[in-house]
Amino acid sequence: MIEALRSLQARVTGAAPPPETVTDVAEALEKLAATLEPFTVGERDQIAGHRGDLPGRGQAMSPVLHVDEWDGAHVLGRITFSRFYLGGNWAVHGGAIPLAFDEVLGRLASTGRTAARTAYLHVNYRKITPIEVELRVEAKVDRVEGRKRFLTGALYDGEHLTADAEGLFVELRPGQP
Ligand SMILES: CCCCC/C=C\C/C=C\C/C=C\C/C=C\CCCC(=O)SCCNC(=O)CCNC(=O)[C@H](O)C(C)(C)COP(=O)(O)OP(=O)(O)OC[C@H]1O[C@@H](n2cnc3c(N)ncnc32)[C@H](O)[C@@H]1OP(=O)(O)O
Repeated sequence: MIEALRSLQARVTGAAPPPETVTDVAEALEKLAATLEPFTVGERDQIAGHRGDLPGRGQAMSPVLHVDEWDGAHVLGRITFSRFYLGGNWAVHGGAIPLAFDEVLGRLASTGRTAARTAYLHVNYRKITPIEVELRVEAKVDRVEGRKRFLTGALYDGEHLTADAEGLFVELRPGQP
């Protein structure tokens, strides 16, 4: 279902169908939304974002991360931004890149440790990040100071660094949302 939704997001973004097709598609989507409505559950029980066994966690908001290496100190993986993430001139939207970094760094920050939340995320855009190209992502825990975890990440198109990030993730206290 989530994979089909991702595919739909990319198709909708890239399409300019005739008006009658737009109407048909809109009606079909409204019907699908109505089909799901009776199955609305609380956050704890929803599927989206909770499938840690799947690349992308079963969540259609951020691009799928394929993990090649992952431990408590570093991550190596691959990300492809579909057309859904297009900003302009075949470059990824500037808001989608922090989304991908927050996903990678945020998950790494909490790997094997008490959960942490993003306090800040600083992103540098070094070169255009292309759409529909498999990119390499690297991330590591740089240092830990008490509840503060400082992480860095980088995104590469081949040998070219397209963006890098530095984030502070603060360990949550018991009961902290
Ligand atoms: C959704 C994730 C939930 C948590 C993770 C759960 C499970 C993890 C496992 C798997 C997760 C799977 C997927 C997750 C994918 C991605 C994760 C993304 C994570 C996020 O996307 S999460 C949403 C965005 N995020 C927020 O919605 C945070 C809003 N915010 C707050 O909730 C508080 O603000 C908080 C908790 C950050 C700190 O608050 P606090 O009261 O606990 O602590 P306090 O303020 O005392 O700061 C302690 C020390 O950090 C320094 N400090 C704080 N903020 C700073 C800043 N901005 N700049 C420089 N230094 C800063 C202070 O200066 C002090 O430093 P010092 O101790 O040296 O004085």
